[in-house]
This record gives sequence, C-alpha cells and structure tokens, in this order.
Amino acid sequence: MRHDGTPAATCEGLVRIYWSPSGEVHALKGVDAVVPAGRLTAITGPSGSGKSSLLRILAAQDRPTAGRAEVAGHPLTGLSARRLRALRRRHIGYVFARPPQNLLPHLTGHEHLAMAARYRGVGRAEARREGAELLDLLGIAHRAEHLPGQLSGGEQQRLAFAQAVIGRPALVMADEPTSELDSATTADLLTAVSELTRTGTTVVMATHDPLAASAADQVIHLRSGAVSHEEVAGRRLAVIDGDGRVQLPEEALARFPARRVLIDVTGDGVVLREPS
Ligand SMILES: Nc1ncnc2c1ncn2[C@@H]1O[C@H](COP(=O)(O)OP(=O)(O)OP(=O)(O)O)[C@@H](O)[C@H]1O
Repeated sequence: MRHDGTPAATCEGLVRIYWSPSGEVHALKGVDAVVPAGRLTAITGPSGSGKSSLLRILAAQDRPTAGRAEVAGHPLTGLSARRLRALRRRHIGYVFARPPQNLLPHLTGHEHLAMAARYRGVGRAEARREGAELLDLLGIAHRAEHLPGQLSGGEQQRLAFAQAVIGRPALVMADEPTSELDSATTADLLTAVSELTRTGTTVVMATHDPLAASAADQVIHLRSGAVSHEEVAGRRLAVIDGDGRVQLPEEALARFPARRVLIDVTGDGVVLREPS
C-alpha cells in the first residue's frame, strides 16, 4: 500500500470529559496529534493519563466532548451513529489487549480472516489471497487451520493483527497488545507488527511497555490528559499546544519550585530562568 503523505489520523484540541456520580473527569484536555501513515505510533503515559480515551476516539468508538479528529481525511466529529459505524467498518481495525477478546473459540485462523474480510466488504478470492499473504507475513501460515485454543498467546495476537489488517483499513489500533505476553514473545510480535508497517499498514498502540514503545517510529507521551512530548527518530520533542502551552520535562520542572519563570527570547533560542 502506498501513501501520498496524508496522515492516517489527526486530532486537534481533543477534549474528553466523563461525567460520573463522583464528579467530572477531564481525561483529555486538548490533545493535538498527527499519526503518520505506514508507521508504528505508540501512545504511552502513566495509568490514567488518557491513552485509552484517545485510542477509543481515534478508533471511532467514542466521541470527544470537544475538538476535532480525522481518519484518512474523514472527519469523525459531527457524524451520525450510522456513518460513524460505516467509517469504522471500512477504515479501522482493532486489537484488544487480551487474546480471547479478539478471537472466537470455534473459528480457525482462516475462518477468522474470512469473517473479518466479509465485514470489511472484501471479495472472497481477494480475501483468500490477502489472508494467506498476511498469515505468511506474520509467521503463522502453518497455524491457519488451528483453533485459538491450539495457539500460543503470541500466535493468537498475530492472528488478531491479521484479522484487524485484512482489507487494509487506514488505521489499526491496538490497546496494550503485548500486556499478556512475556518479553521474548513481545519482541517477536513487535517484529511482526513492524513487518506490517513496512507493507504500508498504519498501527497505533497504547502501551505501558517500554520494549513496545522502543519499537515505534513515533511515541506520543501523555501526561494528565495532554501531550507532554513526542519521540521521533530517537529525539524527544516538546509539544506546543494550540494555546501556546508546553509541558516541561519533570527534570526541568524541578528547577522552578515557585512555578514562575523568566523567558528570554534570544537570537538562537528561548531560555527559561528562575526569577532571582
Ligand atoms: N467511562 C468513564 N467514566 C468515568 N471516568 C473514566 C471513564 N473512562 C476513563 N475514565 C477516567 O479518565 C481518565 C483517563 O482514563 P484512560 O483509561 O483513558 O487512561 P489510561 O492512560 O488508558 O489508563 P490505564 O493505563 O490505566 O489504562 C482516568 O482518570 C479514568 O479513571
């Protein structure tokens, strides 16, 4: 699959507030992000920082309280439930954390792929061809006739990825896909997912696992419902939000105990200093 430089997904000023009997929870507080096509993007951050909330909105499973999100150039906001469902079916694949959430115990690998292809509107011959190609790419071609109960946890997650990718949706979302796997199986699964991105698939995964994050082309790090920084090609980039706010890294924050700062804009940069 070739890409023309259009991002697989974008969001701007994304806000998600949950209302519960104990009060409001501001889970996302204005998230701006770009998911490049054909890459593996990891969303990381401490528990409660908003990873799943962001993932669910980009997967068109939930709606933001405010802000905009697009997948493959299609706005997700302002759509009727029917159109949102159609967009999800065509453009979004999803992998859950636990293998049994992804697979049905009475269907073989081939049958899972045939079902997913039908759901996505792929013809039978094309589904057979693409299914065989995906199982091969993910290293489970020899397990195609097995039931999930006969597969290891890692093999089950590979099958879950094949199922999410068949029909080539614009975006494959995975919520903690390695959380139930040991580190060797995690490394193997990540290699397989990288193979998928090399053939043009876009994968976004929420993860706590530093090993999984280190395999990503881009890491979006959330802190308290906002993007604190991104990592691209091994470089840590602070993110300036739409209102000009930057979250300082913890080690920089520690330099300003009074939480007040002097800002000098110089010829070649911007310097933050503690007021004397
Ligand atoms: N349906 C809901 N109702 C009320 N609060 C919610 C709901 N879903 C999430 N939250 C709250 O929103 C905040 C962000 O949750 P979210 O699940 O997005 O974080 P997370 O980074 O994925 O966390 P974890 O790593 O623990 O899964 C948390 O404070 C959580 O308790």
